[in-house]
Amino acid sequence: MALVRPRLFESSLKWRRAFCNAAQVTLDMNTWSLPIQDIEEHRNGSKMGIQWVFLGCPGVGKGTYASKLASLLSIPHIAMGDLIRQELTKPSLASKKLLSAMSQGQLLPDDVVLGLLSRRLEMGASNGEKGFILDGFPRTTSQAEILEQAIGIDMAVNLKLTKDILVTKCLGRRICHQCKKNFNIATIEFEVDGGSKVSMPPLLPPPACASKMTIRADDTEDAVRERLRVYAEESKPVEDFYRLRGKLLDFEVIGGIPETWPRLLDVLNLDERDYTLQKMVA
Ligand SMILES: Nc1ncnc2c1ncn2[C@@H]1O[C@H](COP(=O)(O)OP(=O)(O)O)[C@@H](O)[C@H]1O
Repeated sequence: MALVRPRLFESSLKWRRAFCNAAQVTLDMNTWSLPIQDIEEHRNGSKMGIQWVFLGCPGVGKGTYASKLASLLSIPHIAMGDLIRQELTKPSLASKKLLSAMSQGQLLPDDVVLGLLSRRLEMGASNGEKGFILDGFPRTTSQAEILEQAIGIDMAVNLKLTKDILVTKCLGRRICHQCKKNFNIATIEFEVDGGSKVSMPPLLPPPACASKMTIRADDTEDAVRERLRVYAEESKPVEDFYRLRGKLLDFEVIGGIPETWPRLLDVLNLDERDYTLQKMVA
């Protein structure tokens, strides 16, 4: 599809240069373990910041867990899909074409997403942000190579969940058009290997949001199935990209937020109380 790319997608010079220079990748095959030291240094304020990415199929919960973690660690949660949707509210011919590609479950061209991401990172840097959790980027190995070369990622958390549940979760997703928070009306029950039952209860909106629920244009069954197909083809290799570099943390989502969140903190060796206390003292 030929797309017109307006100036608004052009990123500012520094990050654009960094991303564009990132053509060559050096393989780091050193064994890698959980970046506990990163977390410690971040907690002590002695490091530039945690630079993590969240991978996983549409509907797996990247946004939910990335935003909870970012808020706990007091670093920004940068969701590529949100950056895109925000940008595309500005009406133009290019926006219309990009929205149409999105609603069919297609990935957008690299220069569009890189432009938006570099602009967001540069804004963060000028505001003194330290680190980030990226969600929805990278989605192709070429994006992963560019990111690795331009910035360097400490860890890729790869969330996993059974395919049928992903479809049900996407179809149940609702978004408050005012506060932009995500909710889910689906009640999901499934069996894991070994036969034990897992349930993911709905995540219902508070009364203030209940009348403001919207459904994303790409959360139709056809678009979700296409996004899952595109994920398998284009994004699955990104898991191997980070696995090869010893940076991949596979994490199976088994259950709702009350069960999954403590398990995630546990594998990351994070204690919520440390951070809550730190915020109270600050
Ligand atoms: N890194 C990316 N590269 C290309 N397109 C992207 C990227 N991130 C998001 N998009 C576009 O935005 C859409 C929505 O992304 P997102 O909100 O992350 O939802 P999901 O993970 O549920 O697919 C994608 O289907 C794709 O069209």
